Amino acid sequence: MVMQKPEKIPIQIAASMVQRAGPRENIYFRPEDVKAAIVTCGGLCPGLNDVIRLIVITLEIYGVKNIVGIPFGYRGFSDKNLPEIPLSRKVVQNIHLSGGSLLGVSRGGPTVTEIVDSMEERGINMLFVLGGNGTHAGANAIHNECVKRRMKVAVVGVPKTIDNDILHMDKTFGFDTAVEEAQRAINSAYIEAHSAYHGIGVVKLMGRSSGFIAMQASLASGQVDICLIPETEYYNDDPSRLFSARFLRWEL
Ligand SMILES: Nc1ncnc2c1ncn2[C@@H]1O[C@H](COP(=O)(O)OP(=O)(O)O)[C@@H](O)[C@H]1O
Ligand SMILES: O=P(O)(O)OC[C@H]1O[C@](O)(COP(=O)(O)O)[C@@H](O)[C@@H]1O
Repeated sequence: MVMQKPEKIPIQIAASMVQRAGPRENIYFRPEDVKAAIVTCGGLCPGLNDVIRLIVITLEIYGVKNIVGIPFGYRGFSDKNLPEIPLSRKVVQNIHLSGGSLLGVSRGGPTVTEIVDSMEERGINMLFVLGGNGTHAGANAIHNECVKRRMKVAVVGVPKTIDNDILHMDKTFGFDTAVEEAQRAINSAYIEAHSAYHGIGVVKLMGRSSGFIAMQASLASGQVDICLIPETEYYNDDPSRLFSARFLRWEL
């Protein structure tokens, strides 16, 4: 998806300003002039290698030949011991079969000025940034710095959040895997609780401000009595309701 305006605007209006990503009739860059770079920042998320693979394959379909990976997040722009990784269909062909990120990830790293200096030096004019909030704040700052220097650079942000909590996105990558894996934990806790006398299983899942993983994993497992999500203030409401619901159902 491509957001046209970042301002805080009502959801209905914002929705009409979002365009579905996909092929366009006209492209801005001549593929032979492109040097594309991919960087993965922040923590890991299932699916990073799938995304890297598809970016490389799609760029090649467009005729782009000069594609590189920046190792270990933004850090790879400044650390002389981390050379860029040449990428091609041959290199990425099977990477989606392994976890992690082919390029490695990291937090911290150089300043925006140093990153853009390095991009200029390397001749990068298309940057794909895979990461979360911090990474995108960085991508926005990189874009602003490129504009300031009148560099013709496209900075593309690919949101990486396992929590699936981004407005207007159909689904963020990694979410399905998280739901699937969460069910294993739920099933194990269920077996343990079910086998114990008056047993109760408690499973804490990811998503400190977003309950999509907890909710979908609970529904899919079919074994959860109560699912607490951060969107609902269950404790502030009435604690006794939570426990009475549990006790009523099981008649303990
Ligand atoms: N406000 C910011 N401006 C520029 N770069 C930032 C900013 N916040 C974070 N970054 C950079 O983005 C990278 C990843 O950020 P981090 O917050 O660790 O992970 P995430 O992207 O998952 O939120 C770090 O290398 C950090 O230097
Ligand atoms: O390890 P911590 O600090 O508890 O953070 C875990 C949380 O970070 C996340 O991965 C991302 O959360 P945010 O988007 O709020 O940063 C959540 O899914 C998870 O609950």
